[in-house]
Amino acid sequence: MSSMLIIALDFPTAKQALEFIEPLSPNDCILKVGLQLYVASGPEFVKTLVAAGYKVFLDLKFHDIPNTVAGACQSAADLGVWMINVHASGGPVMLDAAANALSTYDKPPLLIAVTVLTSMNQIQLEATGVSGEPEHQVKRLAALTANHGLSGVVCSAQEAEMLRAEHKDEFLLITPGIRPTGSDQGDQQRIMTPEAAKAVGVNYIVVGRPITQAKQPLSVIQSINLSLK
Ligand SMILES: O=c1ccn([C@@H]2O[C@H](COP(=O)(O)O)[C@@H](O)[C@H]2O)c(=O)[nH]1
Repeated sequence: MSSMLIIALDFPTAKQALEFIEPLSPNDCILKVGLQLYVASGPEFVKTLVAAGYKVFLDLKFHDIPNTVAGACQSAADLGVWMINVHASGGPVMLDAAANALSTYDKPPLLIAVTVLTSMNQIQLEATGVSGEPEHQVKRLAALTANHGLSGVVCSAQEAEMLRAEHKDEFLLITPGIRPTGSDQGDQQRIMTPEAAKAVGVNYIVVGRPITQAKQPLSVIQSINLSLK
């Protein structure tokens, strides 16, 4: 069975990312390329990971007018990645444009939508004009995402139980803000351990710094994978 672990390759250069994955194999994890690494190393680097047999989550969180997002989704799909994402707060027309843009592909990537960033708490959310607890906004944006036919959402594992009760089993819950016991919270606000996230029904966990900044990343990966069995 393939791993539920998605490692966030938040490195400044392709060289550092490649050195990091050197001892890994595609059975160990899925790889996430986000803004920092993509801006530094671009589509060719993504293709390298795909060619090496990795499932790649291209985490660029598109949020723009529908026509622009549709084009960006097609360019991302052309890289052969496994998963891409948009911001659900881009709205219904943008979500439709993103989904329709992928409809001509034989093997399109999974398309998911970010609800409320896991770095946000209620105070930060209210500063953007959205009142109430983050979980209420997550619930609204997940419903919007499901109604527009996307494959799932990025949310915190803290919202997984609520979303599992409301959506079909196939609706994917991808959860960053994962912190193994004892690791630094950093800028994440809505966090959970890998074991607890599995227990509340998430499909994939995203882990970056607790692995990439560890003294012995391989042993952290092994222990997370063991805890998810
Ligand atoms: O709501 C979100 C959406 C995306 N992320 C991304 O996940 C990783 C988390 O990294 P850590 O080092 O484990 O905090 C990072 O690439 C974010 O861009 C997220 O954290 N929250």
